[in-house]
Amino acid sequence: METFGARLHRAVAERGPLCVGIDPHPGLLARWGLSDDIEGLDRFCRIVVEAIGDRVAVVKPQSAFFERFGSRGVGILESTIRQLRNSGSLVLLDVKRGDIGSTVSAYASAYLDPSSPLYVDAVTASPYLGVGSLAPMFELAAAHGGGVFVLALTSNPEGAAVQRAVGADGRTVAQTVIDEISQLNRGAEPLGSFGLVVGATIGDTGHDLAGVNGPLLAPGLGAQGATAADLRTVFGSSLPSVLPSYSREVLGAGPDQDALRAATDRVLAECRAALATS
Ligand SMILES: O=c1ccn([C@@H]2O[C@H](COP(=O)(O)O)[C@@H](O)[C@H]2O)c(=O)[nH]1
Repeated sequence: METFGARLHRAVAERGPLCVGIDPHPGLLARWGLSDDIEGLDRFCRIVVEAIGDRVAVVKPQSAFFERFGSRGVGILESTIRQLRNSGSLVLLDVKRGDIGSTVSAYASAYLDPSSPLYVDAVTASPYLGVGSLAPMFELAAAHGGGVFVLALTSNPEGAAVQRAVGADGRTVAQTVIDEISQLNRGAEPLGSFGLVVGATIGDTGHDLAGVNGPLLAPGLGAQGATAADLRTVFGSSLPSVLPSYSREVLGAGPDQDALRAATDRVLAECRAALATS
């Protein structure tokens, strides 16, 4: 079985370093001339998948925008995941789950067990009940070639108060998360399956990402103000592991599918240039 890290490494080599989010904000539905209901949600997702599913390495549906429509919204999430898998992109579900270990085990079954209707390639997870509480997710991901991206230094300004708090051993909360994920990825080739979320907006925080050996998902680009040029400041020598992520910056070009493709190609070109290490 091929690991998620290996599958992601190959997808990025073939399609380029880019994750595009599917975030059907009410305002975007309106701008696209779609109704803020289940039919509008379904149409929005189909347009995005048809336009870019066969050209980006990773697509990241944001679960909140589906959950707000209840069970029918989750049904659209399930069908969107199926369409994305058929289009050849990896699916990263942004759902930021975290709880005590026995409950995390159920979340793991929901997203990382291939028999689940919500089965995806990888999920985002919150470490604030302790990185160790996410062990059932790490184990099920490893068993089925899946991945987990753990929040470390998020793109929102409020995150710093918690994430940069310093513990008794002198490390920040974020650095302990980084170090624990680094341990999980030790020796993995070509890339570990356990990633971190590090916002492109945060500047140079002095955190040490050198030993992660896993993907670094970088949201915050475009609508939140960061540019591809900021990636070098945030990630330094870890640039080759960065997976830049854009949602509204690309989605704002819709509903015209050529315009969505052009926006995708534009941000991918910017990221390729920014990530070039020489
Ligand atoms: O630190 C984080 C973690 C996750 N996100 C999510 O990424 C997208 C960003 O959307 P944009 O439209 O590109 O701003 C969204 O789904 C967030 O929930 C993040 O922004 N920052």
